[in-house]
Amino acid sequence: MKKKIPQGLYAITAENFSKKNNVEIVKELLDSGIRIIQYREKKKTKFEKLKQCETIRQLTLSYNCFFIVNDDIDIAMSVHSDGIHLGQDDLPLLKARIIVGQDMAIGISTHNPEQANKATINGADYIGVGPIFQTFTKENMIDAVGLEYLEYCVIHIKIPKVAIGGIKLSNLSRVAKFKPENICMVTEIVGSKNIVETINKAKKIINDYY
Ligand SMILES: Cc1ncc(COP(=O)(O)OP(=O)(O)O)c(N)n1
Ligand SMILES: Cc1ncsc1CCOP(=O)(O)O
Ligand SMILES: [Mg+2]
Repeated sequence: MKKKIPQGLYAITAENFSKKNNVEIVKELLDSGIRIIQYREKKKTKFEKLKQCETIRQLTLSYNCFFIVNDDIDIAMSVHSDGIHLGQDDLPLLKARIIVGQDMAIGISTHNPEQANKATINGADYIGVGPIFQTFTKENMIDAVGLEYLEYCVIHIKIPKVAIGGIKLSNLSRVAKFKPENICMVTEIVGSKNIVETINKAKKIINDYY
């Protein structure tokens, strides 16, 4: 059966922005109470990614944390992740659905209303909404879409929305004000000296709005 996607902070691995490896990062995220984690890794071989995902899948299961794999459907299926995240240039949603079946959640990156509506009609389980602000975390990133696009999605799109891109503790309240189901901060969390402390600060800010 398909698992319900937890609301709240959505974390993504990024070991090239940290002194720790992805598995160590995930352990800290789990200890901080994060309930939804995406494995995103652009520099490793398929085999290296598979090995890290196998370990992370076991960890996330023991913490009842929703685990999503970015890009690699084969790895997602192999480790029985709860979800797969796909971008506009990845395998199209309808093709991915045939492969992963009905029980695995599919998240789709969107940057404009047309993409958000198409993902919804085609049965996405959630959409990424961004980049809200400028970000240097992702190579070849499009320009920031701004809070206007988040506002559009919150009003018109009924499936869960993950606000992402350039979100920091300093601008988090400007995003939380719109109450998307999930908010994702990548480098602000993974690159921080103390992940637990940063997450606690983020939760404090968000709690005022939910
Ligand atoms: C929650 C979420 N939103 C957007 C993205 C970006 O996905 P994509 O466009 O496929 O780019 P890469 O992450 O693969 O570089 C995401 N990963 N997660
Ligand atoms: C993977 C991804 N997709 C859209 S923005 C982004 C990176 C966001 O990283 P940060 O929170 O460090 O700006
Ligand atoms: Mg992708």
